Amino acid sequence: MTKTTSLDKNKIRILLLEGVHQSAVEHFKSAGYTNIEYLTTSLSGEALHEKLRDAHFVGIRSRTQLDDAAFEAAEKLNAVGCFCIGTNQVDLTAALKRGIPVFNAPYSNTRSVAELVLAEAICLARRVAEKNARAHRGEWDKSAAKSHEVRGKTLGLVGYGSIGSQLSVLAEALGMNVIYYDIITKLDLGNAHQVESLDELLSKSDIVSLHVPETPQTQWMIGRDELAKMKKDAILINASRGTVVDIEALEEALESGHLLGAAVDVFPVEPKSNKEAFESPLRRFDNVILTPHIGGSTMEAQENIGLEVAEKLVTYSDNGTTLSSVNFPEVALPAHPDRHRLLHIHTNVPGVLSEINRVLSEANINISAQYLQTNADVGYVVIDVDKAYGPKALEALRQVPNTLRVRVLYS
Ligand SMILES: NC(=O)c1ccc[n+]([C@@H]2O[C@H](COP(=O)([O-])OP(=O)(O)OC[C@H]3O[C@@H](n4cnc5c(N)ncnc54)[C@H](O)[C@@H]3O)[C@@H](O)[C@H]2O)c1
Ligand SMILES: O=C(O)[C@H](O)COP(=O)(O)O
Repeated sequence: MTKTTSLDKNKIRILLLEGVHQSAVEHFKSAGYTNIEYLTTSLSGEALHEKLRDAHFVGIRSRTQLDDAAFEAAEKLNAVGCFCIGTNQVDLTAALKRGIPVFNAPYSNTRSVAELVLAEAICLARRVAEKNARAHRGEWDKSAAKSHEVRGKTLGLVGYGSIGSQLSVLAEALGMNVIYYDIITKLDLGNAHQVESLDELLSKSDIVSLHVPETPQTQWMIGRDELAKMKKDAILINASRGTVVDIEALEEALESGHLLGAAVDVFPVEPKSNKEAFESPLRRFDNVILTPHIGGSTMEAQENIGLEVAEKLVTYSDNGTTLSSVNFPEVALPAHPDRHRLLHIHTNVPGVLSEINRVLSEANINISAQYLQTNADVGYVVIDVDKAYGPKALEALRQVPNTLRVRVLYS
């Protein structure tokens, strides 16, 4: 179905879930968007669909699942903002085929995750988690047994993207040796070096830290066999996604004493809000640091993310720019003073651009500027026309076969 959107800013409804930082709300308001619904929790099922029905823009974090059914319910949705790095919670194809770009904040919490992991690495190497738990129970466990400096130890990073590489630099500053495994050939930072296989990384590292996205390839990437390949008394840290590690296998490796300890920030199933109880078979281990998915939860990161993603949504809404969208053809657009701008999103099949130009020419509409970008599935054409032609051009574009969505942005 062809969708047309052309609204005053105060009628554009923005739904923000999961307590995104107030910097986002402030940015929307300063850009003239005042129709904002702000919720601190995530939503699912019918409650989510109900809220999405009227929303033009939605902002979420890692917990809200936007699947095909959610997009089907979101009839008016123009764009999604993930106020985080991960976008695995969004069905990006379902969004794309409806002409909906998805944005995220790819770097704003990188440093926060890297600092947390480094702190955990030191705490686990010194057995602080266990000693702290014991001290809380009134036990005095003063001993150097199995407590080590991290200096001179090998940190193995699985995934050498933004977080892995930032961690690499910080760890080297502490005198650690860094090796990493990645499916892409990467530029080594400092003295770090890439190894050929995951097995090689597991067998050589004193501390293994995971920094891969959730994909079919990374699902249950660390299971019984992989844990067995880790050195005796090694440490595992997972601040990536809960589906990367088989928790039962990790439980066994801890139970048997094969691992010295672990830190886990992300879980296959996580509570939807702070009011829900947290269940995990790892809760019984003193030598495991469990954190409630707080890798990116610092004031600094959240404020930056709020601003960054709100800016991307406002820019798309005001100007049509899709730069840095994770699923959509990327177009960087100049301002369009004294012109109406038409955004035409269509299924990428042959002939759509010529049909667009034909209908505009037949309607005697002069094009001031035109921009086009496509990916394999979707084409995005942006057309600036004289103000007098806005409504007429909109009507003409709606008739073009394979149109997914048309919007007009008034200047
Ligand atoms: N705990 C948290 O709060 C938190 C915060 C931010 C990010 N994260 C998670 O961390 C992940 C990594 O973040 P990033 O910013 O470093 O992402 P990134 O995209 O910059 O880096 C990911 C790296 O993993 C590599 N990779 C992908 N699949 C792989 C595989 N099968 N084997 C080996 N390497 C593989 C990629 O090539 C890339 O270099 C995010 O996708 C997100 O899920 C968690
Ligand atoms: O992908 C991310 O950036 C992290 O997992 C953080 O997610 P959050 O915003 O839900 O804390």
